[in-house]
Amino acid sequence: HSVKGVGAVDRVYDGSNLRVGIVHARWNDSVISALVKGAIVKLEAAGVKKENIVVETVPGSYELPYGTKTLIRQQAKNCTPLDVVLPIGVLIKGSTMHFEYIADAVSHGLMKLQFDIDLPVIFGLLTCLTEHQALQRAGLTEDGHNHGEDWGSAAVEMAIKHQN
Ligand SMILES: O=Nc1c(NC[C@H](O)[C@H](O)[C@H](O)CO)[nH]c(=O)[nH]c1=O
Repeated sequence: HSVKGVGAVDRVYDGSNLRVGIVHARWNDSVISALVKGAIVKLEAAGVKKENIVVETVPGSYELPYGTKTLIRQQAKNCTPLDVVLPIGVLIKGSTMHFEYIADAVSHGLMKLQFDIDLPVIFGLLTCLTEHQALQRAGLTEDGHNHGEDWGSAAVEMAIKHQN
């Protein structure tokens, strides 16, 4: 492996009393569903209960920050507050600057949101220059690795940090 390795060094956490929100966009759905599945596999492996994983969708990645904020508010209102939220989106570069503007707006929006609401928000946005890059990062190619798994692990760790 290169120095980069394959991402964060995993640690083992007990997610059995965590509530996790996943908000995913509905663009590039085959890649999205692989990422969501990968995240859920890791959440459940850490002991997060199925009934404590709330999945919501938004039209596209640009709606992830506001869709995340509304899910957090709705869950808090129902007295079932979330401990972490994992927004998931897949941006694939087209022929215009649209990609850059969405990627920049969403990354800043999600970073700001977690401090506004004091809840960890994991960065689950793939910003790909080609479709192949998206497939690779969803673990859908031979040499691929599903980044959804990494996001699921990060969500458990950050949720526990938030609770402590
Ligand atoms: O353009 N490409 C993409 C995209 N555009 C839609 C955007 O997120 C938003 O939903 C609309 O602009 C309406 O606000 N959304 C994605 O998730 N991935 C893309 O690759």
